[in-house]
Amino acid sequence: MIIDRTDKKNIRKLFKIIFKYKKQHFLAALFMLVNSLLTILSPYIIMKIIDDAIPNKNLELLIKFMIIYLVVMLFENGSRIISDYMYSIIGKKIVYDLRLKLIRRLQKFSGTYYSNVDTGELLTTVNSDVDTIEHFSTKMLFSIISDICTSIVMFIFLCRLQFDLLIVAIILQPVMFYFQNKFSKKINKIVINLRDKYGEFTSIIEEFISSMMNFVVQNARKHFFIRYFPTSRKLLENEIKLELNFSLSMASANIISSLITIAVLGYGGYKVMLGDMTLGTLIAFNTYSQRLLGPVFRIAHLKTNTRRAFVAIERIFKVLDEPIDIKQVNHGYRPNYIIGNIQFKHVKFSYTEDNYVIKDMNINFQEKKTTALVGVSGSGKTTLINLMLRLWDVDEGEILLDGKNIKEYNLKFLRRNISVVSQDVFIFNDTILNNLILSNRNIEMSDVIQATKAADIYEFIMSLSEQFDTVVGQRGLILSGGQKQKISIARAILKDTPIIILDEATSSLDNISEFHVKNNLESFIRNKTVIIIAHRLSTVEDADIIYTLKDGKIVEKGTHDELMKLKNIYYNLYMKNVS
Ligand SMILES: Nc1ncnc2c1ncn2[C@@H]1O[C@H](COP(=O)(O)OP(=O)(O)OP(=O)(O)O)[C@@H](O)[C@H]1O
Repeated sequence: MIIDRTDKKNIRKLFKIIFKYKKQHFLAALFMLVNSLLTILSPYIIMKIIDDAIPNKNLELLIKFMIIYLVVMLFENGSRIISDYMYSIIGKKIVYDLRLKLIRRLQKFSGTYYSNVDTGELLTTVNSDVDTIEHFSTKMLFSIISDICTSIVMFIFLCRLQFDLLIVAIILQPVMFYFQNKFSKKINKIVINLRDKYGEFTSIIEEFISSMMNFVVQNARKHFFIRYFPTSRKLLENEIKLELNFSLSMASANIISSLITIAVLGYGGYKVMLGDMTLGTLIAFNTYSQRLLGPVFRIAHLKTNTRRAFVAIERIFKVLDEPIDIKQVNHGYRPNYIIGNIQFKHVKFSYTEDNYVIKDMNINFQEKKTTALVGVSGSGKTTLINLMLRLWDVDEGEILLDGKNIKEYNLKFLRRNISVVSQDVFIFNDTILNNLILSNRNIEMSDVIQATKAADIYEFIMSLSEQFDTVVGQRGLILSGGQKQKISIARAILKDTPIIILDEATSSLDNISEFHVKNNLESFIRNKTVIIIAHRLSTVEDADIIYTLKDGKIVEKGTHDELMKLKNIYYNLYMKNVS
């Protein structure tokens, strides 16, 4: 097996994670070794019973050996239970650590990563790759040490028992090793292939399950099945191939094991008949030679299992080592108070190289004022918000919050001070209350009631059988688009941040609801920096200042009346809206 530099680096990192639990590993390995050594003793005791106690009709010796056997059996199983238990604790802790590391890392990436990531692939890494590591880094890795130890001890023991019989017994071991090695390589290839196919399959299923309704509404069944059938068929074929190779591998091991038994019993039985060997020695020898097969089997599979683990390690560290392009300064700036002035100074930005969607942007979102951004689709309005939240960083220029570059702020602090109500509302599969407070236990119920009243959703919630404790289905299926948006508005009211962004926040509301919400929101947003993005221009009429964007540039600026008088882009958009 070739281990390249990346493998070496990844192994070193993995070992750092594994050996966080040094003490537990040491104890688990110790008990495993004790168990392996004790398994050597039991056939020896049986040999003693058959050869010494029974022929000599020595009852006392028989009872002594039986007691010894019982004690050995108890210790053997006791040590096995302890070692298994410790390895399962270590394994689960490693899984817990790795998953947490992955999830924490995933939260730090930029919008580019989130836009391009294959979610199915990522899910498979978080689930099955981490499970592969669990198995590899516990029993598999350490049982090899114990396997090698017991094999050596057993070998020496067998040498002393009957050397010529040992030759008969081990002559077939290389055959066993050869076949197992071949099967292992084949199985490994299938497993790696299967894992890739599984990633693809998960992506397709995940997309379908998360937007089932859209698939039905858009009549996209055909598109789904065109991708589903070939992937699912490949998955199935590989799974069947895997099962077949597993059973062939097991069958070949059984055949060789039986051949060894036949050879040992045949040659050994003949020796017993000649009186060159005792019956007890033959029985013990046969048991030993069978037990030697386990380690040989595992050692034969070690190389490929390790290769498989390396692939999993590589995938895990691909995520863990993925550079974070949203750089955070250590101990970022966290003022006690945010005034809420946001300034874009000569900002340039492109999602893909050199294709600037924001071109030399200069905007001042004044504190405690309402600023509106309007413009045709694709003019860059949402991009400005993405930049403000540092989902992406600007290519050129700077964004200042209260006079300080947003890059100097603590990122969590920055985002905690901005609420976004967008058209795409995420509803958790949880109670309405939890969807509103988002685990902030400091929020009073009276505030929740006030916020839901302001968002015009209180009456609806009260009409539900469980009221605030009603669980909304996965992705909020029992809620209409407008209701989801109202929940999101109430959420923002409860978050009570100095900066609030309303990105098509009322696009799903009917005119009456929109009117109510707009009126109710007024008192809430009075002392906040508000940024409104809306296609329905009636929503922005009252804004203190309106910016019209076109192709990533500001082309107009003024109040509603001023812009209407200009009779240019805003005027045209407005007229189209009202007609
Ligand atoms: N994640 C992304 N990766 C690459 N390009 C993107 C991404 N998001 C947006 N764009 C491109 O950036 C440009 C501006 O998009 P943006 O979403 O800011 O427009 P918008 O004015 O908010 O549009 P709308 O009114 O339709 O929401 C568009 O050309 C869009 O295709």
